[in-house]
Amino acid sequence: MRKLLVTGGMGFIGSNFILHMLSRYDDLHITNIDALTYAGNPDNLSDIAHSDAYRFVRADITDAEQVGRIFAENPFDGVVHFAAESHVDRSIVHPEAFVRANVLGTFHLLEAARRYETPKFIHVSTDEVYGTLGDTGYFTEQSPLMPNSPYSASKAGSDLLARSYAQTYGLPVIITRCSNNYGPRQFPEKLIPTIILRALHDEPIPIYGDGTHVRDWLYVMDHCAAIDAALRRGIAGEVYNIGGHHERTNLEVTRMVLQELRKPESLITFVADRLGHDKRYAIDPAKTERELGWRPGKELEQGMKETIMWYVTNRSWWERVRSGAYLEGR
Ligand SMILES: Cc1cn([C@H]2C[C@H](O)[C@@H](COP(=O)(O)OP(=O)(O)O[C@H]3O[C@H](CO)[C@@H](O)[C@H](O)[C@H]3O)O2)c(=O)[nH]c1=O
Repeated sequence: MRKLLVTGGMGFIGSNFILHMLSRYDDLHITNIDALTYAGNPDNLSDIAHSDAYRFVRADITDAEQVGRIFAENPFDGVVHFAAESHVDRSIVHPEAFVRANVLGTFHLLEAARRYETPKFIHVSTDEVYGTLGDTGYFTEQSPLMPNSPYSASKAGSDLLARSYAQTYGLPVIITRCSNNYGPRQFPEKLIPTIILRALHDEPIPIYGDGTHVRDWLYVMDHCAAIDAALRRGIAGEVYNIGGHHERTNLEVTRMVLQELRKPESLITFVADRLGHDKRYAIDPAKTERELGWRPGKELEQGMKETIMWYVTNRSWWERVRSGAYLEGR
């Protein structure tokens, strides 16, 4: 039985990853640690809450003692580290929380993995550490780190710490850097669920600036499959970029969702631009395709239809999020 520690497993990508892994492997046990901050939602994993292959421990990675205790109790065969403050707009208002969770939290995990000689550590990061692109070109794993927001700077800091643990201590760390994820269970502060939920309610959809900013959209289950591949085939000390190969402007994806829901474009409302707003992200997938044998499988139009359908049919999930009911008992 392989034992995996997943951090931040109650969040959007972490919960999809746990569901992916448990549906795929019989010989796996997952311990999920999550601090249950606002974006950690136990509803995401209610279907497996009582599974023998799964255990949830509420723990905060900013607390070194809590992290140390988890590692002392369990020898893990691998760590997949998702836990992070992830929303750029929040980082502009409250940067400190991002430094604490993303830099200090990652440091505590790396230290524990070093002390207990964990044989594999996947540090899940973001293409935002590379900063912004102009109208052409792609990020490769060699692109310089030029983060522009407190969020991406904190992730770049954690990436560099992870790198240093590989170089200095030989900790078998792999860093993955993904583009913009979308799919089921995404917290409604992000662009895609914002569009879907506001459109369903006939509410104005805020588009920052002129809406020409470009993101590379990656279906969350494709991302999970890529991390799975990194666990199995990734080389320690390496970085792998994970992109969806679907570049669209924010206006294009907004129109796509509105069309699918048969809602008018008049819902689009241009608002003040995000400070330091990165213009464009796009990923050169060559290394990841070659070394991990992975490529994104989901077409954007199909993935978007399925995502919209998930929100339409899982009304109680987002009603509990919107009302704050999912936070009860914390
Ligand atoms: C929430 C919101 C966003 N936007 C714009 C800002 C961005 O250009 C684009 C996507 O915004 P967000 O959904 O916040 O995602 P973005 O800032 O690109 O960052 C995401 O993607 C990154 C990967 O690229 C992850 O590392 C981040 O954790 C994740 O939050 O849409 C709007 O125009 N209106 C909105 O209401």
